[in-house]
Amino acid sequence: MSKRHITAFFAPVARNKKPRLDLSSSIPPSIHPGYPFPIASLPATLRFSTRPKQDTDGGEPKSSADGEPEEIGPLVLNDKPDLDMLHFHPFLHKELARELYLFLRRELPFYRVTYKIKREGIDTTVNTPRYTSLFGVDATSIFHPDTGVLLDAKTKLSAKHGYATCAPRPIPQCLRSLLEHVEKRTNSAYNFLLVNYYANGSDSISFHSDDESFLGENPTIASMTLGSTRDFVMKHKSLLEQKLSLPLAQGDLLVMKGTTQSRWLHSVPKRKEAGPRINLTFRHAKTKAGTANYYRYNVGTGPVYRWDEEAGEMRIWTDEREKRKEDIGKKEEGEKVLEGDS
Ligand SMILES: O=C(O)CCC(=O)C(=O)O
Ligand SMILES: [Fe+2]
Repeated sequence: MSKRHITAFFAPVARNKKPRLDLSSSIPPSIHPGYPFPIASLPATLRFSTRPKQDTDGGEPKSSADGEPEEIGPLVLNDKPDLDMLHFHPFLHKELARELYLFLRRELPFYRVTYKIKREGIDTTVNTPRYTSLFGVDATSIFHPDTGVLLDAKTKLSAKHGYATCAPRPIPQCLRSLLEHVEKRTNSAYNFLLVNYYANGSDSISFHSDDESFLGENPTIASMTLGSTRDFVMKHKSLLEQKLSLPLAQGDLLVMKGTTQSRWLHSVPKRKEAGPRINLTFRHAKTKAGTANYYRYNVGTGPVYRWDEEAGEMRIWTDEREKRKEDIGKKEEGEKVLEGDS
């Protein structure tokens, strides 16, 4: 027996090792014609929290009676001109954030959107340098809770008009419970969830502000980090000396509000050493123009990507049912040819 084996034999059994947080659920997956595949659900009992639950190893959950507040409050970032932000550091405890990261990377459909713009009068193709995804619809419509059919928010009648360029799809169960938790803790309502997956440090988002008119004046946007830390770099639009770099870590939530969007730009620049990261942004769009814009730039018309566990990367996803139908079609065609031959 080698030395390693002997020490392993005498080593104490790791009794206190916490079981991994299990996110598997008996709730059926979310389905909708706008989803390329069913999207797995999270357990109904999942409790979103800044602190790990203490009762996983038999103890009582922490409460204010322990002298510590149940939840960790945000840092207020308003010490620069026109800046109005809250930084929940963290918003979700690390173990939950890690499992949620793995779950969403595995279960959500992603896109690598390209689009054409005119740059200095010349047609240019822009390749979005990250994977994106999107769920939701603007405030003029709602989804029927059972069928997922789009209804006019006021009349509750079918609402196809105004969505000619996109196919809005509801927020799946696994993201809805998270959205409701973010709504409660940030005191704002959201009807859109944008997802970014930065596969590595070459993926990025350049300086921009989320100040489109369909979000209304001074919108509140909540932005969650799952996975690796990335620098969130900001600069004031007119006061050029005003800059800020904020490392956003696993489980953090940054809430941008007030004049943050109208007066500041933000970005996630490329970083050589950065690991993979998911970013979720929770937003509220008021008009159909917002829906069209968001689906154009975050879903687009290209292929669907899905995480491939074996390959360890996103791969183009093809609908197996469609493929099977095509194969059956080809087989039948072949049979006809053979019949014709005889
Ligand atoms: O990944 C991030 O933290 C920022 C994403 C962002 O700014 C956006 O999607 O508009
Ligand atoms: Fe943004």
